[in-house]
Amino acid sequence: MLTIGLIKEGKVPADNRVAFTPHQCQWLQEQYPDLRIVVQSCPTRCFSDREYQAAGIKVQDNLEEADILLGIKEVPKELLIPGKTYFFFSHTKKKQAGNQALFRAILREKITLIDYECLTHEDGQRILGFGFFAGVVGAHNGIMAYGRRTGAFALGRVYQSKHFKGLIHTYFELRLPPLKVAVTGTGRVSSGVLEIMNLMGIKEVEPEEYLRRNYAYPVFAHLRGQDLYKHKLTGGYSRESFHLQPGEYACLFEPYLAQTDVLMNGIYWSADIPPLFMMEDMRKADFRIATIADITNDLKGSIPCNIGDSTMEDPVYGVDKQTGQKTAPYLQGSVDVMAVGNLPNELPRDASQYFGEQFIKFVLPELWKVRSDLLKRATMVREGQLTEGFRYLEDYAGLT
Ligand SMILES: NC(=O)c1ccc[n+]([C@@H]2O[C@H](COP(=O)([O-])OP(=O)(O)OC[C@H]3O[C@@H](n4cnc5c(N)ncnc54)[C@H](O)[C@@H]3O)[C@@H](O)[C@H]2O)c1
Repeated sequence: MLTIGLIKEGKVPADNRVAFTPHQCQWLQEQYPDLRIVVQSCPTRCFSDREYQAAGIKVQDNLEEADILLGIKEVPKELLIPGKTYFFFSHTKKKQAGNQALFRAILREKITLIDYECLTHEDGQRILGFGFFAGVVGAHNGIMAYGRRTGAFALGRVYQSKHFKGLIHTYFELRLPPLKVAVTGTGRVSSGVLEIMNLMGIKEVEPEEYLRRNYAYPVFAHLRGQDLYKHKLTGGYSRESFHLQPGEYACLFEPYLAQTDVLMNGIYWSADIPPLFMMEDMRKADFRIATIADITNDLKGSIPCNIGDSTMEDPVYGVDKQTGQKTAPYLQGSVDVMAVGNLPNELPRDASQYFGEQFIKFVLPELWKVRSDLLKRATMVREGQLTEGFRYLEDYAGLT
């Protein structure tokens, strides 16, 4: 018998997502007679304890009996149960400073850590993620912020709709002015953004035409790798080479600065990838961007005026175009930035269901295998020891 425990999220502010919905738990227990699921009681989860109980799932405070613990966000180090196997997003594989103490505690407490972010298909594509719903919520918030700045239309908050379907209904009477939106990225986030563009009736146009024309209706251009970067020497673009050596590429976003009202940013970014623009560009008279939904959300990353996280409660801040200082949103002379790091929390029930479906399809069957390459690739720490693929974290882990 394998017992899986769904932990109560301990990070502050509390995350309301969960790895399996009550219905999924019920289904799993019916399908897998040798699987038991227990849920740690939690008052802030998007599914209540009562919903799990109504589905026949045991809710309790203590999860010592579980073999495997599933969370979502980083587990505070004081809540780790020594010797257990955990799955969660640890945000440690890039040596993120804020989670170093947690990573060291994981080693100290002889824990096995399988990081969701490292669960990949053989070709390196990630299996699990909340990107689609981050794209949905981020795109909504970006357009909402543009409406608030211009007064041209009003959109409510996503979390006021309990479900994605309910959100879609709020768009039926939406009349958008002729705005131009640039969408970057080709992953899950951008799929979510594109879904909202279509649902809001924003028409896709070719990047080249977007730069050349004005339109009497709202449009967006979807900028993929080859539209955004070119090799400094060859002038070409190869996805493989860009992923390996992004420093050899120059960014091509500059002409969009004068042609874009709203920027929806959903690219993957690391420090050696050139940013989409520079802080000084905001001082130029033809800098047209009024609103940036930085869904990628790296501090001073691909969007240099991302100068900190905003929150779900207060998702937009302004950045003064001359000084680069944070201001209140919607002021003249500033750019509005939406930089929320937990966007899917506005649609947590849909986001959790999607996450659970992917886990059940691709990861769960691996738990019974004597040898699973998929789990092996994603195991960062085994019983307190760094695994082969993560030896590069020795200094971060305090082993050197
Ligand atoms: N704000 C939020 O709430 C939130 C939520 C989810 C994701 N995100 C962030 O959004 C970004 C995009 O997420 P996603 O879910 O679309 O990711 P994804 O894995 O679905 O897609 C990422 C894209 O980047 C490309 N890519 C992968 N590795 C790369 C590399 N080394 N160099 C350059 N490109 C690479 C991939 O080919 C893919 O097209 C990530 O930075 C993620 O952390 C933010």
